[in-house]
Amino acid sequence: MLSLVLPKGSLEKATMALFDAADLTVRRTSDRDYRASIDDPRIDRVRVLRPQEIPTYLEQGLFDLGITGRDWITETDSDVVSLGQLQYSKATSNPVRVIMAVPNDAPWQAVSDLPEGVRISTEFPEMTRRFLEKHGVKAKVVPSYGATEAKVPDIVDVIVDLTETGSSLRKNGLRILDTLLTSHTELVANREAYADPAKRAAMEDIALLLQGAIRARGNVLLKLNVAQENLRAVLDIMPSLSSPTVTSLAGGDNAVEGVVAKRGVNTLIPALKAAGAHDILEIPISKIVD
Ligand SMILES: Nc1ncnc2c1ncn2[C@@H]1O[C@H](COP(=O)(O)OP(=O)(O)OP(=O)(O)O)[C@@H](O)[C@H]1O
Ligand SMILES: O=P(O)(O)OC[C@H]1O[C@H](OP(=O)(O)OP(=O)(O)O)[C@H](O)[C@@H]1O
Ligand SMILES: [Mg+2]
Repeated sequence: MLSLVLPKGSLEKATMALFDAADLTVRRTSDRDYRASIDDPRIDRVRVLRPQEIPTYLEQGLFDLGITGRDWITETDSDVVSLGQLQYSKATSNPVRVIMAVPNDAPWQAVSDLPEGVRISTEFPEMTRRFLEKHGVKAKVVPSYGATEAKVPDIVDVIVDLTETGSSLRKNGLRILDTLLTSHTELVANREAYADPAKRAAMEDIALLLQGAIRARGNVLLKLNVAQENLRAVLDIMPSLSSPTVTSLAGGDNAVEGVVAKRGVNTLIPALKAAGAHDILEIPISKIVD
């Protein structure tokens, strides 16, 4: 029986959607309901909490398994076990970056150019201190509780903040000086819980379902029939994650099926038809597990 902690905030919506796709639907009465449940025999307790706090709670054994960003694991320097990266952020399937940024017209081109006493606002004071120390810069690190980009140039000179799409930096006239960390969303576990064989097996099942749902994203299953003389032509234009399965049918036709990217299906289906395929089916898929 696992206790699970999920992130509130930026990752919340995407996390709930992922658990839904993984057939681990998180049930709550509203988005203000921080005690949730999942109808699964392996999970007996679910909480939704701030991702900043999740690594520490996992390290302390308050939960067995959780989802948080690598940024907060690094910032809190927590000793937890990672069961792998999950390819999603707030808005995209890309990782986020913790970056140092300055106003477009600032005179500095590198961290080492920053003068002594430079003021830096950040939600990641520990990571920032370690980074500055490595580069021999003596700065005044001011903790931020959000809206960090709004504080330059009057309140501080430099910020260390997250960027995903880059739109916040652009809107605030900032440019990146350096990258401190590339951060993925991760599935992380308490060390002792992970060492327990039964708990570990349950964690690995959950990881498999989540990864399977992520892999299926953007893919569909195509099925079609094609006469023997057109088979080569059809296979030549049929891209597939693994090689397509071809089955001979009684009347001399072949049935072909394969997983393809949804993007491109708009041109692929007419091309398959023109190459001699018929009875083409496009079928949504929920999971891909090797
Ligand atoms: N575009 C994004 N912006 C911020 N955090 C993101 C983004 N995409 C993914 N994340 C991840 O979400 C977590 C941040 O969520 P957190 O709840 O701490 O703050 P928040 O959602 O930004 O809350 P708030 O709106 O109060 O600032 C981090 O682990 C971060 O890496
Ligand atoms: O590159 P982008 O796609 O623009 O995303 C990055 C922005 O998103 C986060 O802000 P958040 O929404 O957490 O607000 P906050 O600054 O109040 O924490 C982060 O702190 C950046 O400001
Ligand atoms: Mg934030």
